Amino acid sequence: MFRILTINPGSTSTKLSIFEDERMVKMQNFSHSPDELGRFQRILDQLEFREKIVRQFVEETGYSLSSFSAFVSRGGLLDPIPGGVYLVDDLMIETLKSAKNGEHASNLGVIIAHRFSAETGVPAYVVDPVVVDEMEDFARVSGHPNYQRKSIFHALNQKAVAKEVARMVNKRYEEMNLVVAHMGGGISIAAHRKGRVIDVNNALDGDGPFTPERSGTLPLTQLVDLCFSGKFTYEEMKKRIVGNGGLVAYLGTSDAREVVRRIKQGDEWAKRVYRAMAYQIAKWIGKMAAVLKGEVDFIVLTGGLAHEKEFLVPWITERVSFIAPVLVFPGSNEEKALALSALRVLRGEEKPKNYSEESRRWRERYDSYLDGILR
Ligand SMILES: Nc1ncnc2c1ncn2[C@@H]1O[C@H](COP(=O)(O)OP(=O)(O)O)[C@@H](O)[C@H]1O
Ligand SMILES: CCCC(=O)OP(=O)(O)O
Repeated sequence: MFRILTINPGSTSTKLSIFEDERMVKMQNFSHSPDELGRFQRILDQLEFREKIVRQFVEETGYSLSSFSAFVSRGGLLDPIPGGVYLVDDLMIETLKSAKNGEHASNLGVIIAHRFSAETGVPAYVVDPVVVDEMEDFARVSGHPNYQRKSIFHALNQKAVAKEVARMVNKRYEEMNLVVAHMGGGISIAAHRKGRVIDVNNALDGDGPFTPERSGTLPLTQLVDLCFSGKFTYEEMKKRIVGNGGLVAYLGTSDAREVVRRIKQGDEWAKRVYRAMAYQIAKWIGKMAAVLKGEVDFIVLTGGLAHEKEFLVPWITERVSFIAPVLVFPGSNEEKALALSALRVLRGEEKPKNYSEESRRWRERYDSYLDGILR
């Protein structure tokens, strides 16, 4: 029997689970309020806080870390790579600690898994990190040669849910066209064409709908004016885009359950803001349907916000159901996807990919794209 610990830190939560072979024996979702995380200047500063949660979770089960067969984490802001299972290595940790590609809570999961691995000799893996990039070169073009669109999204859950839909209708993922909207602390809306995510908003930038804690696409000239107003530091401006944007900026909370409570108490402002978020999500689904030339088998709503079926899901559905049938998969399949991926490796059914090799290969292809753009 293989025992696997999955570590999945999100912007507003830390999700942990233990699997014994295919069986989930324990799962817990720790929610973090903006106040709880607000005391940390940088995401990397949350490392000890998040690690303590993981250690306590394991201790409560009575298992020792060395009794595990693998530690597996949703991956962070590594260099872009294709999807798959990767062995955590020193280069990954260097990349994440330097934060050269930016900061996100998922960076911490990899570092924690690596620490546990160093402590016990048990291998650590990363599956479908947020930098999975299968975008068509066409979709990278931003509107100015100095800026390239990037693929940063909830690759793990997007792929896991898309494959689940394919199984449901007895087809292969590689045969289907889907628009998947993962709606959590961040939101990514992707066009899956025949098993590849050919376009997606960058969930960690001013790109996409606003979210519980992110601003999404903002009016650029106003943003530039504010940057040069002298009123805000560089860090404060960045925090307005990711962390303190969206519902947090408008309503002071990233918790949709709290927003729903306020709406039910008659708070018209909360209702208007929440409805605007649904409206923007629907618009992005429409964009991705256009990417797929309208040939969409299903629209899939997933992530923590997909639990909210009283307001959000109906408000989105009423605007997009003319495109394709809408399926709702609340929460995420991430824990299962992490554990089953590690299990395939442990059983020798799949070979883990090498990060240095895959990222170098990706870079070579990207450089030839850049040559074309910047010539
Ligand atoms: N049962 C629920 N009903 C309504 N909203 C929920 C529910 N569970 C989670 N959410 C909302 O989903 C969002 C977090 O989604 P989640 O996918 O867990 O985020 P992340 O992994 O990005 O931290 C929060 O706004 C939270 O309030
Ligand atoms: C970095 C893209 C993934 C993401 O935004 O995750 P959360 O919604 O969990 O913060």
